[in-house]
Amino acid sequence: MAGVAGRLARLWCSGALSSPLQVTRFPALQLHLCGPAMRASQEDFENATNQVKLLKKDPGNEVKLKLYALYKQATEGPCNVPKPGVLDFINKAKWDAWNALGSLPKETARHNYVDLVSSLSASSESSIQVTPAADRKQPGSDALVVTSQDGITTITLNRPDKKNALTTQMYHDIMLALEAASKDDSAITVLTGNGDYYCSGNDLTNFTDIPPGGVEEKARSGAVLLRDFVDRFIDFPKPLVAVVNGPAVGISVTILGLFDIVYATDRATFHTPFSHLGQSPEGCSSYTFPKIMGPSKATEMLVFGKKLTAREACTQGLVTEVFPDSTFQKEVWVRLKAYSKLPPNAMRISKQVIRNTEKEKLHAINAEESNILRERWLSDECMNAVVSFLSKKAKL
Ligand SMILES: CCCC/C=C/CC(=O)SCCNC(=O)CCNC(=O)[C@H](O)C(C)(C)COP(=O)(O)OP(=O)(O)OC[C@H]1O[C@@H](n2cnc3c(N)ncnc32)[C@H](O)[C@@H]1OP(=O)(O)O
Repeated sequence: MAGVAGRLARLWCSGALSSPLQVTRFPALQLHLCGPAMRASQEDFENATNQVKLLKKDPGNEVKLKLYALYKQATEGPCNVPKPGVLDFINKAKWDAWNALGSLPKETARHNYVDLVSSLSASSESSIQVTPAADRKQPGSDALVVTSQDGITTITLNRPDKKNALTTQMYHDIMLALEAASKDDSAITVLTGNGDYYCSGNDLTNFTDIPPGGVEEKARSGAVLLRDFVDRFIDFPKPLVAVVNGPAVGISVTILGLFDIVYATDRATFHTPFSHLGQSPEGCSSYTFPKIMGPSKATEMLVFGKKLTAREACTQGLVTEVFPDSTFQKEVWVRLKAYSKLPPNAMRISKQVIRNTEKEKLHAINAEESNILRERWLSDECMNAVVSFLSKKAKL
């Protein structure tokens, strides 16, 4: 084990692996994206700040500076902070852009910001409509976008360039988002992905961020995180819907057994290559999959890593309904908007009636699966698979 851990460390030091730190897509936008919560009367403006995060193309530095300046002017008024030093290039460029707006009124800046974002959104062909609740707090990074509209809270995985692989930060943010969604006034909660993938599962670079306690500590904290994460899905009180917009891998597939409805595009695939990765099933799939599809079909997926098409997954009961990719978004959202108008308390209580008898069992299974995985993560089989992927030698 120490040998493989050492190889991992050497590979890391050699720079062959990518950084374990969260990579944000448009770093220059960070300042304004993390701005304070807006009032309801500024809804268009708040929508625009969220739409910026879903742009598929980097708009370039000039536009980012314009956005930054308009945001600052709209929220803080004219620039009256000290000018950064000449060597502080980035902050000076931002200051110059903001200062150039002079005494432009806040309302005009807000209007110009919304106009600019809508022109960028139109050209970036974003297919996601965003209207967040006025008082919703956004999670700590751009990799997750939470919106609320028409009685539906939507949690969107937003790392399309990494196929929406889940970083440690994203697990935490999803937990926070679920917690908030369980208490907000929406009737239904949706999990979906931005881009061509739904989710490629656990971000394998999570394994490279080794704490001072070493790989054992890393495995221990990973197991705690996994258990907490899956517990939130087991306990989620409202109808929970997966809108599977593309291929799904690993934990994004296993937790589907804890969703109430799974809608998939016909482009989606469902893949749990745990043996290939030296790992074992999580997300309560060791219980839900045999129950949903029978033990032998579950074994094909969870032990032999058989990848299912959307239609196969539907036949086996993991997916509720498959839609043609060309009409997927339209059909699914029309359907969900209609469902969200049903009486929310009745839906919540009916879900409890269906799910509550199993809760205790699911929590026990989750604890057991997390413990087993903690051991697996320390195995040579797992470490070799991770090293292989990170050194670009292997893909699924
Ligand atoms: C704490 C809780 C732990 C819970 C444990 C859960 C277990 C699991 O989820 S196991 C599943 C883990 N996932 C994988 O093994 C998938 C690995 N990815 C791939 O095999 C391929 O990337 C792909 C088949 C998903 C897509 O292949 P494709 O050729 O279309 O695209 P790529 O060029 O490979 O990907 C683009 C970009 O994204 C990076 N990436 C994709 N998936 C992951 C991932 N899971 N972890 C880290 N990075 C990922 C990929 O490296 C590329 O990055 P670069 O552009 O920088 O090369």
